[in-house]
Amino acid sequence: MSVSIDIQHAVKRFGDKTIIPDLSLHIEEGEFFTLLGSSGCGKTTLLRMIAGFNSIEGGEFYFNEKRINDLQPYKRNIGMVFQNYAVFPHMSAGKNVGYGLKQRQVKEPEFSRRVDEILNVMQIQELKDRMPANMSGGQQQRIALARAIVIQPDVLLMDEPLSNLDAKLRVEMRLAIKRIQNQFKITTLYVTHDQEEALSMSDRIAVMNHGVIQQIGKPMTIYSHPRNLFVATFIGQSNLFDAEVVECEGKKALKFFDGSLQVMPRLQSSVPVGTPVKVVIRPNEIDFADQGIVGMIVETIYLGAEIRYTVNLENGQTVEVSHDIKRRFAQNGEVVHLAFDHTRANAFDAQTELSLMEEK
Ligand SMILES: Nc1ncnc2c1ncn2[C@@H]1O[C@H](COP(=O)(O)OP(=O)(O)OP(=O)(O)O)[C@@H](O)[C@H]1O
Repeated sequence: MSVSIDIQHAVKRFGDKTIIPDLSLHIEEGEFFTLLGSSGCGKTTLLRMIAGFNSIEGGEFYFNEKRINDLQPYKRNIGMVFQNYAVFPHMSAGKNVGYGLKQRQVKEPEFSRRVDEILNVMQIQELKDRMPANMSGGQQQRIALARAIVIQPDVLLMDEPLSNLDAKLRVEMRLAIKRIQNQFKITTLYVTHDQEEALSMSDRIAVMNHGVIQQIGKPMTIYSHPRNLFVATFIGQSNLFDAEVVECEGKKALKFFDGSLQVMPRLQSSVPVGTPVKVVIRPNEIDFADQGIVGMIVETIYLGAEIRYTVNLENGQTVEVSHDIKRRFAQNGEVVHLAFDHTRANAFDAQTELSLMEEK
């Protein structure tokens, strides 16, 4: 049975170092929830607190209404999958998968039925009698996942499970994990520093920095409506511009270093004229137009479906632009005007770094 996870004001210290100062979050029953952040931001630390492998210096942890702060790890009914597979090398795949069932004293024929079922679901039936040494990384990770799920855990915790796999396998395994999670609807907390993984798999994502959650939201919200500059620049590739809020024919607009203007209909109406802002624009949200910031194309890279341009501006800044291959092909040395898709660009207060855009 799946449970909801509720964390209220969690604190984690190692010695006199505070890793997590005050963290709260709620994960719905059956949800695929991802902690996304760069190395060292405290993702694993939080995961281990939930699993019961780390002490808790403050705050309350609940599975449904049950407080788990002082519950022994083995009583939390958690399935775990780590980066380094952690399958037992001296056991066949089938024995590995059945390990948790044996510990729980599940007897035949139930035992074999459940092992076979999960091997089937994971599409690894043919590996049942094979030893881990004779399996690829991807196969070992499937075994690890099957072993975690077969016990019907209340919560599945995964810590960078795909980091050791090559790029192609990583994408395949994303789909496999997502499919299994969907099928069993196990409440899942997934830890990764890989934003593409997070965006493609999660129901919701929490972006973390220095032990503090910066934003929690659906992948699309996090990507399109970042609530602060950190999230905007951490997720996806972005260009950053300094600008100032001005009024232009009764509408809010941004004025850039060269005096060029860009109307911004989504800018909050309460933002005062003269406010210095940072504007974040993704490479695919910049057009070559008749007006806008002037620059010169210094590099073009052909990537099959898209072309990437590097454009140098008069102030020395470099801008990355990416266009669909179907568009007009611009050449190195060409002088272009950059216009932004104002429905997608995001502006942030230069001081507080908080978003100045209207909510969707
Ligand atoms: N047992 C420990 N004792 C002291 N400091 C620790 C301990 N475990 C983790 N830390 C520190 O806590 C911080 C957060 O580490 P954590 O492993 O949670 O980060 P992370 O976001 O999961 O990054 P990574 O992906 O690199 O594991 C780091 O500064 C780390 O050095």
